[in-house]
Amino acid sequence: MDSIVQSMQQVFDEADCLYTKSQVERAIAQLAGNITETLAESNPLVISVMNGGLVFAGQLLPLLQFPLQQDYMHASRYGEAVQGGTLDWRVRPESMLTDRTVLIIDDILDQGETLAAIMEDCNNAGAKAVYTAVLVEKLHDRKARPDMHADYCALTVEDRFIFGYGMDYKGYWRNAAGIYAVKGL
Ligand SMILES: O=P(O)(O)OC[C@H]1O[C@H](OP(=O)(O)OP(=O)(O)O)[C@H](O)[C@@H]1O
Ligand code: HPA
Repeated sequence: MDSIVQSMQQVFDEADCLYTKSQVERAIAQLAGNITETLAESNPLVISVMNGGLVFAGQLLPLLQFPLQQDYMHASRYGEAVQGGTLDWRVRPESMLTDRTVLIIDDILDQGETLAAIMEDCNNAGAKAVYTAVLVEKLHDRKARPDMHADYCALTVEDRFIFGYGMDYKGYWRNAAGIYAVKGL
């Protein structure tokens, strides 16, 4: 077997499962209910942040049973590293944001630098209101702002490097059907 395949299989085998697939699915369903309660009448533009937001958005969107439009953006500050750097804007949303209620969907709020920059960008583009929904918030005191939270958050995780449900470890395991913490990280 290729050595990268072998080592990534070992990462998975040794990881700690923080949330199983069914726990994640239940949390997403609950979150969809909360979003529906507040945004169902607002004709929102729902923007998924690639790549991490892909799996979460794919599961959340069909649970939002009200009129909405969907777009995506790609902004990255980790690449395949486990430490964040400068935010690299790769693709901006195509839609006009002027006077729109915007819901940003991402996989994780870690330090919150990514979501803070995206929210500022949406506000500068004329959005009427900007909401954020994340699958997980990581609990620690290194946030971009001390009060930084997502408006909608399905789950919290301890301060470890995690993967699965769209989140990668060195570019791998976005496809893991659960949320896992890398051994030793
Ligand atoms: O709260 P922060 O510390 O800013 O980190 C959160 C961001 O980091 C990850 O993206 P990444 O830069 O790894 O790009 P990716 O989505 O392509 O994996 C994740 O998808 C979030 O967008
Ligand atoms: O813990 C993490 N895992 C994967 N991607 C991330 N982006 C920020 N933090 C993380």
